[in-house]
Amino acid sequence: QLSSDFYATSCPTALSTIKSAVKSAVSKERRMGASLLRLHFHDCFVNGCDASVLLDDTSSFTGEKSAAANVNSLRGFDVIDDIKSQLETACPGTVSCADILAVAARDSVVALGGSSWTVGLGRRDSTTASKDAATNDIPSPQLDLSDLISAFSNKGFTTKEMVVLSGAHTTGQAKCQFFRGRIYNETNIDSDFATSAQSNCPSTDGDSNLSPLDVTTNVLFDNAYFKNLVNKKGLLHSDQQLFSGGSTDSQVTAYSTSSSTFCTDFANAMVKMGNLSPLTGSSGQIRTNCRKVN
Ligand code: HEM
Ligand SMILES: [Ca+2]
Ligand SMILES: [Ca+2]
Repeated sequence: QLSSDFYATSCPTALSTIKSAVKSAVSKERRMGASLLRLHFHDCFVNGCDASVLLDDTSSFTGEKSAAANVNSLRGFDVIDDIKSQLETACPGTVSCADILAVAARDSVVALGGSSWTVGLGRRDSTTASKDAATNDIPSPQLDLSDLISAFSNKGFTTKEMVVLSGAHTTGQAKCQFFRGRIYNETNIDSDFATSAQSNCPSTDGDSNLSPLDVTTNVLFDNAYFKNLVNKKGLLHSDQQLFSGGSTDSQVTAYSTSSSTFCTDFANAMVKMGNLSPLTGSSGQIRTNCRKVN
């Protein structure tokens, strides 16, 4: 239903505008590529890819930004606002915030050296958002393998797709509060890696201190995340669950030795993520400001 040439006549500069804004944001700060990719994930997993994640709280609803997984954690809203205002000037009322998120996620992966894919377009924007929906649908880093599998299968993804999508943690940062339990209490962890992670994440302090999700190539979109897992150097509990004696070990090993398989499978899974229940036709709206309903 989505189509890659949706804006070909209504806004021919849409894709190039997004690409150059993402490129410049990522060259200013590499982490922004990670942050923009994560925004699209957190959008699509909660009521589909409808830019619900971008809405600020209002008097009629508490939005997703207030959910525990998102608060003080999601970033990149200013980059999206900047792209939106450029596109409102070029083609008013035409390009949805949900499509901007989908294209910015792809362009971020490319800017960090990862694979590319064709983004279907034509999503429209929601007129509401729900904190509770985000709380229910965004997986927690404390989950065990079976619960990670369920969280993704609830959204129509196979176990294999869950594993490849987790490869997004080849880039970006996480706060101490999300991995403290792992680096102090778990045994399936490389001891040098644990010691060095502890130095920046005290046992009773420093909740928001950051560590790279990929200890080897944090600003490159590559398969090093899977090599780390094989070496017991996953940062989050949920990361190491993918290689901890369970059914997904063999797939992690396969990605750790084949970056091309990882890249292809990741691209296909991202296309599938981008297709999660979009609003199309006359449903929803094209927001003028991504943070507010028109
Ligand atoms: C498998 C279940 C997943 C869990 C439990 C999970 C959990 C987390 C957590 C706890 C953080 C750190 C947040 C912070 O400290 O503020 C994080 C960061 C991140 N996640 Fe995930 N995530 C998952 C899947 C994904 C997927 C599917 C993607 C994208 C396709 C993704 C992309 C990212 C990125 C890029 C970052 C770094 C963001 C930044 O540096 O701003 N994650 N994730
Ligand atoms: Ca959404
Ligand atoms: Ca990497």
